[in-house]
Amino acid sequence: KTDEICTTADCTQSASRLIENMDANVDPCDNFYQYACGGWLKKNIIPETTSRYSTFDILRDELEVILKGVLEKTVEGEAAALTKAKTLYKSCTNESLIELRGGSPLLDMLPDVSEWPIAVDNWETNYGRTWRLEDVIAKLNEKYGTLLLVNFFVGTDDRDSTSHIIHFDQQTSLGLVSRDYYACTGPYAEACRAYEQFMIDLAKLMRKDRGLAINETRIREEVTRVIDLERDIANATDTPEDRNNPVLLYNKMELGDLNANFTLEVESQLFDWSYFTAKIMNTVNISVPDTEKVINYSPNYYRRLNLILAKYTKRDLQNYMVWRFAMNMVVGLSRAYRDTRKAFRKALSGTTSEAAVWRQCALYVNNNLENAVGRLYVQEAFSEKSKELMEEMIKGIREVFISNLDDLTWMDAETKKAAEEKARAIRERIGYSDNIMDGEYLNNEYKDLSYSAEEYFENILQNLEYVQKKRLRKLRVKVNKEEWVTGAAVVNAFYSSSKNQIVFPAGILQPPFFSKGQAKSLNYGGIGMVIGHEITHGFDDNGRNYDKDGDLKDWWTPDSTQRFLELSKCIVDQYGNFSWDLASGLHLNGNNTLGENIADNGGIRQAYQAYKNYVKQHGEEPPLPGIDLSHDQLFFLNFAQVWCGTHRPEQAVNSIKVDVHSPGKFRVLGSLQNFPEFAKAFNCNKSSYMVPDNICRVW
Ligand SMILES: CC(=O)N[C@@H](CC(=O)O)C(=O)NC[C@H](CC1(C(=O)N[C@@H](Cc2ccc(O)cc2)C(=O)O)CCCC1)C(=O)O
Ligand SMILES: [Zn+2]
Repeated sequence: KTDEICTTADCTQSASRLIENMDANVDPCDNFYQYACGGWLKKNIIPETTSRYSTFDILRDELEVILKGVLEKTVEGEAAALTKAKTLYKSCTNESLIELRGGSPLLDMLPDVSEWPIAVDNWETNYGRTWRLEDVIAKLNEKYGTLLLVNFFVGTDDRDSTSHIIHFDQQTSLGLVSRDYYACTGPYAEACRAYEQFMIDLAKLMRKDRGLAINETRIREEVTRVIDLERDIANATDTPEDRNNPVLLYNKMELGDLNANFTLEVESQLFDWSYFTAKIMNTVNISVPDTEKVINYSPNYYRRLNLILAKYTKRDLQNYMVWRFAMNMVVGLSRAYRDTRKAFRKALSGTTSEAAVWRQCALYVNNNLENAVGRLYVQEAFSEKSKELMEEMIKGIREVFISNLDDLTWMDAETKKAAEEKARAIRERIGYSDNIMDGEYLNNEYKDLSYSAEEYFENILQNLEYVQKKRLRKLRVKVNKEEWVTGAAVVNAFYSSSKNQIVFPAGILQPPFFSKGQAKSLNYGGIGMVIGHEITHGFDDNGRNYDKDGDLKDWWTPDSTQRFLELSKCIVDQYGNFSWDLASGLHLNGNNTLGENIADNGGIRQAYQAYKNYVKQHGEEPPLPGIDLSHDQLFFLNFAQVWCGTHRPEQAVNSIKVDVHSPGKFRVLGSLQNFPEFAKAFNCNKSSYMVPDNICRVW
């Protein structure tokens, strides 16, 4: 047993971080989250500008600082794509010019979407007479990336992951956070009130800027009808629980069948699905015959939608659709327009002030030009050495996943064989795609984009159209399985079921997750668990439906499926029992978070075993300075500290409804309660909270 202390910079820094974040006065067997994060929780107060604050968010804030630096730096002779990113950033941070332009960039383009009735006079005469529902939904979709009422998109065919296909889905984005908010009672009352006030204030401001009379009563009446309409739409949607089985969502039919089977009527005008599809696909010169195969994800929603349309007028529908577009565009306008959204933002997220403009702009440019910004970030902050270390860790953890299959008494040999094949077929992506380092490739990707440093709003519109056209054009093109599902400057990790691919962008390959110089126990407890998490996604309640090629094909025997569902139920119940104090005691939704919880439980187990294998091969690591814990214990401590964080109450209510992840605290408690090696490492006795009577295990 090596007993010399490791005193390198990495060891010293990680040791002091671990000590700072923990609360050694708490018994690790009573509440390991409090033990691991007690120090962090005392020291970190959520900034007024953010709705949740955690290790992840701090890393993301630090990454934004790096992006600010590279986006503000002028570099002679750089690739055109990089200059475009900097121009877009410049237009976004040009606050004085944005202020000067007031609301006119928005007001001037509304005629293109047949105007917002509530903010004009004579709408019926000027637009209502020639108005067609298909025209407006299509225009908002293909040009402005706003998918309403009939959610049309081109995506990968679940049953043929090499092809794209047209999908018709229910409206998945609502003005309020989720269908539950429209009850407008209890924790949702303030959100509804603020939402209504937001729409009223924006309508009044636009009418004032247009020199039109303001009749507050009339405006309130129309706003009420718009919210009633959206409540009806929300209630017409299938719930997340009804949509978590991809096999049941996959309803293939011909485009022509939609007119026959799904009538939609507005003021006795019949919605023509073929005309609607052509309206969108003509803009990318793709003709779509009535015999075209399409996927309908939400037949019941379309049946319910028709009953709703009968209750409302063209004017109501137009008011609703343009509102949903305009409410998101105020962020690109002057202070007066942004202020109409303030109370609404506070009600939903709890933040009392906007993030700094440069932060908002760095985030916006990264989200829109991820490969150009990714190149700037990687050049600045990524070390190549990480790649090979990651490859070794992934290899080890993949092997553990596969060898663990032997222990699973609930899975029969036939299904185990298929599981092993799928696990071996998982492709890994680490750091960044080589393409982004090729100037030619990058310039070509952005060749159709050209920004003006003086027209931020128009730049936003250009991006909205660019992204939509790029997606629509894919219909007749094969899926590029080599394409990355994320940019490089991202503090996160991903699993793609259609590509059967795990991705670890450069942004997450840093402490506390990973560092070539920090102890392996910390790397395995950090990024190691993330690697296991992403691999296990291929085998969670959603991922397990896809085969090794990413096609929706059942590779399970009925018996093994039955056993999987039974074992998953244990996890559904365990996490469903957690009540979250920050969300006024609401319980977690064990069904909606099941996939993430299965992935967490698999990830921690696989990472730990891979670490033990590492130690068997390379020997115990030297202790860290100032912290009297074994490396087995440090493994769990670093894992838990990744999840230190807290939320504003408004954000807690929001995320418990829509986030498929459990809150950090329960990700730590839930997965460690199910893993006996944790209790062993901390010598927890049977009666402690961290050692429940019955434990759940799937993988
Ligand atoms: C295709 C897609 O996008 N998939 C969705 C899931 C879905 O929709 O099915 C998705 O998020 N995937 C990423 C996610 C990554 C990990 C995670 O947990 N990431 C947190 C990070 C966070 C936590 C607190 C916080 O304050 C701020 C950030 C998160 O992204 O919330 C990283 C560690 C392990 C898992 C995963 O693999 O689940
Ligand atoms: Zn996940």
